[in-house]
Amino acid sequence: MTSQSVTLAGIGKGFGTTTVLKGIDLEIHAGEFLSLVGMSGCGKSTLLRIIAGLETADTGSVRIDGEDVTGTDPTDRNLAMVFQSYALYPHMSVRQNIATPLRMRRLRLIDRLPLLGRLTAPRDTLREIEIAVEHAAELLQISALLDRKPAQLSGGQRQRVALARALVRNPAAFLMDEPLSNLDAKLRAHMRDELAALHKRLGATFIYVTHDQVEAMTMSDRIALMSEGRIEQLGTPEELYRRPANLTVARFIGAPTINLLPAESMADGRLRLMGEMLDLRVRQAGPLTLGLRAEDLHLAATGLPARVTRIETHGADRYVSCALLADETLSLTLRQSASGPAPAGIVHLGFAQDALHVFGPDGQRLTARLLQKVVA
Ligand SMILES: Nc1ncnc2c1ncn2[C@@H]1O[C@H](COP(=O)(O)OP(=O)(O)OP(=O)(O)O)[C@@H](O)[C@H]1O
Repeated sequence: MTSQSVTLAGIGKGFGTTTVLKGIDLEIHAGEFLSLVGMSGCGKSTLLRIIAGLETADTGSVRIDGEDVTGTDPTDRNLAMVFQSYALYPHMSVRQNIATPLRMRRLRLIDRLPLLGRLTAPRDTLREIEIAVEHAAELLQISALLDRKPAQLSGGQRQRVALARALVRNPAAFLMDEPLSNLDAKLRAHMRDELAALHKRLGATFIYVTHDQVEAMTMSDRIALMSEGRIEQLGTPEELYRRPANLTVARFIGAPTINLLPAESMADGRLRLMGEMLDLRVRQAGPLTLGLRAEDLHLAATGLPARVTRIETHGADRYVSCALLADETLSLTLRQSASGPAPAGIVHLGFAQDALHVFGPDGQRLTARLLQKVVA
């Protein structure tokens, strides 16, 4: 399987008066699974379509394996685009569906005719196409389905046929735009595992668009989190989760959503939260936002007094939402094991100060120091 890098430099795009992409620089490594993630309308599909050549950028360049393809047609880029709707040919068998791109590329028009083609098409080429189809079917584990029609397949199986059809072309990279969004929740989770496994087996470059952070977190080598036409942060799922570069990333990544609390830093940089001084210091004075993941918050003998407002059980975990007594409009959610008794009434919320994420008034992450040690 070929795997090639895709390099974007200064990609800008507008529709009418709306600027949709504002100078995107991104290097997608050969063989990597990179997700473009962000809220609806942030420009991720437009960026993918520009990579595919289905849309033209106003500024910037696209290179595939170092070669500038900015002005080339989609068909000359050798990229495989897999959409939400699989667009399989309903009257053809799975085998014929998968063979189609190879037949289009390798056979003359006359050789592709249903009856005449059997006589005119070179036997070697037909055999090679057959082998390629069977190999792709094996990789996607659909060998038993080759003689069925798309209508006789489940959503997940159709998805795999679409992938097999993309695979036989041996593309430089696979581009996928929310390919799992038509599937029900259980199948989606299953296909996530399958796609990740397929990526490992093929070692191919995958560029994957989704608004679902769980999909991105579970499958990707790296995530480019986009907002309003910009990349907010590029990094591994772990990096985005552990060290979100700003509030947009912190809010988008992680379930339940990160807890956020208003705080301030004093003239000497020391942090104050709900009237209490913390042992943390930042370089600037002024209003701040503190972020705390649900698993970094626990019930304690002392801490922020709060009232339990809601409990949700998610399998082995329990999410406990609490309103702070100091300001009941502020709600924090903590995650704990569902094995113990559920808390109720008034509780105290504790946390380790080095688990706090500190964001400045512009929403950007600030480095905070605990005593003399850098902690964030
Ligand atoms: N052909 C077009 N003409 C005009 N505006 C467009 C066109 N295509 C996209 N847009 C606008 O560009 C913005 C970005 O669209 P895009 O589809 O790239 O976003 P997205 O992040 O993929 O969102 P979604 O997850 O909803 O698909 C949106 O505001 C959209 O309305």
